[in-house]
Amino acid sequence: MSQQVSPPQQTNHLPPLVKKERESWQVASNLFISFKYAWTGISYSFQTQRNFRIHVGVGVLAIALSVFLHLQPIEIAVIGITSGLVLALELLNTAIESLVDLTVKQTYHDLAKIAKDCAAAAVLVSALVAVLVACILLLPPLVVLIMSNF
Ligand SMILES: Nc1ncnc2c1ncn2[C@@H]1O[C@H](COP(=O)(O)OP(=O)(O)OP(=O)(O)O)[C@@H](O)[C@H]1O
Repeated sequence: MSQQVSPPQQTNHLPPLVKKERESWQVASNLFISFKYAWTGISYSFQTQRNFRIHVGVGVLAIALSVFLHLQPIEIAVIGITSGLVLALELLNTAIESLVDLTVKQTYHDLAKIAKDCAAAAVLVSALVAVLVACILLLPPLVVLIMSNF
């Protein structure tokens, strides 16, 4: 006895309603608009996330100090990369927090907690590595500079 199998639903075409909503968004039509959206994300995080402001401040300070102490270009690059990684993960953390809040609203959910805690942990790990790298590269010349002035 043969069974009738219903054809699979087409998922590659959005229904008209969704398509209409999609059209109402401003889809980036060129590179400049894409940068504008990315800048909006940075600006939003800077205005709303205290930790992001702290990380920007510390990162700028670390790079300025490494230039002031005449570190090797490769050392300045390493400090720049580690600082940039912290900022990038902080932005992703903000994105994940927003998505979780959008999904579960104000309700408590164990998976929401795991998502937010893991995102925050990623920032923490990168920040600890950045501090370690900064200590290794900045402390020796800083100590030499301080000792030479006494
Ligand atoms: N919907 C939820 N369900 C369960 N736990 C949640 C939920 N929302 C937040 N939490 C818990 O509260 C913590 C803080 O969440 P919140 O959204 O306030 O982030 P935040 O304080 O802005 O974090 P960050 O300092 O990283 O920006 C989360 O790490 C998580 O443990």
